[in-house]
Amino acid sequence: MLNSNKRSITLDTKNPEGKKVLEDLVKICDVMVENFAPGALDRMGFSWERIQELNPRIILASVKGFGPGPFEDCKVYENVAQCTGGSASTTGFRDGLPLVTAAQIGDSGTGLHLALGIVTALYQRTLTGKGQKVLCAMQDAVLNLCRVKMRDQQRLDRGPLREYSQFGEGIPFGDAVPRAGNDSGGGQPGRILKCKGWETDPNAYIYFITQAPVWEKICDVIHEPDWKTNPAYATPAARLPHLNEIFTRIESWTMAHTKFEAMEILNKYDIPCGPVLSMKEIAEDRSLYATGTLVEIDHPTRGKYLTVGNPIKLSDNDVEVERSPLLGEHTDEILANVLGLSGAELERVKASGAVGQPVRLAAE
Ligand SMILES: CC(C)(COP(=O)(O)OP(=O)(O)OC[C@H]1O[C@@H](n2cnc3c(N)ncnc32)[C@H](O)[C@@H]1OP(=O)(O)O)[C@@H](O)C(=O)NCCC(=O)NCCSC(=O)C(=O)O
Repeated sequence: MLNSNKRSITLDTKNPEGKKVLEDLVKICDVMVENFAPGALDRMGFSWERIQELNPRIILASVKGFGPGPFEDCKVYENVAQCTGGSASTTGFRDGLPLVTAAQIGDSGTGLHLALGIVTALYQRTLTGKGQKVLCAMQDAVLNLCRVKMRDQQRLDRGPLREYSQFGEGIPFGDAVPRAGNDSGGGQPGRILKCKGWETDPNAYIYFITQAPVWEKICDVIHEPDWKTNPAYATPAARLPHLNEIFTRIESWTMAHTKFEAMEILNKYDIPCGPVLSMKEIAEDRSLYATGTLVEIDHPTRGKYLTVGNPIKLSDNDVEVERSPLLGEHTDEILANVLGLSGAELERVKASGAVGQPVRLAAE
């Protein structure tokens, strides 16, 4: 699922012939992307200085776990980045463990940041003619996605975070941003609430936002018309200490409806809400296939599989999603058509063992 629309070459860059092939690729490519452990590329003989020497127009894009600093030599995986980038300490419930999130904010989140860095560097190159090095550390990418919590860290110096439910519960704040469960903040407090069937369906829930401009409509829907004018509930600030009571009341309404019924009713009044959709429900949503967000792909060895297409829709760039390549599927094609190797030269590279099937220890 991670390699759609790519070609695959296997190459042992520690074999002199393989290193030469990579050097030749560097000379003609626009972008080199790598996420080896810190220092590995240098040890292969591809320092940034050497890469620039080979091709001053190339963009070298690297993912590392950390930027320069005390942890720069560490190897990093997804959940390490979630923990070191501020996500884990702010995810979960106040009285529970820090939690990692299922969203791949460390891996895919960093990849997205890197991709933006690459297109920026490519654009800059059209003006300067020069390539540059793009580095994105996983810790930094996760932190960037958690920047609102960094804002809250600074707000804490001025007093309690009043939109967090722990404020309404009278529980004092410490010196760091706490975990806030499913709270969303400010004038738009939100929670995940049970819907009809929650006893047996782990996804019978809806996210419900008591957005200030639609408060009166919410009061009508849940049959609490007095809350429109009662000073204890009428304004966002007045409601903050009562959020548990308010959401308990709203939940008694949502529990009488399925998440889809609730969504339909609430949408009529522009009350922001979102059913918790399982992966199964998403995979069965035909509208996502119609837009190309979900794509069914045929693969020669795995059969049919679902992949997520491009979530970014471009009006003049309709690229069809293709299956991922087999490992090394395009080695010959790349050597012949991209590098123009043929005859004895091609045979020498093949005979060197630099392009054979690699030993796959990491995945086993
Ligand atoms: C992901 C890693 C922890 C994996 O570490 P390792 O499995 O030990 O791989 P390394 O990158 O260190 O590579 C190991 C050695 O293999 C060598 N190596 C790698 N590829 C080649 C080829 N093609 N030819 C020759 N040698 C090679 C490399 O130079 C190293 O050699 P030596 O010079 O002898 O050392 C690390 O690469 C890393 O920290 N990457 C940056 C952060 C990152 O992208 N993390 C996301 C991972 S995915 C994830 O989080 C997740 O799946 O979950």
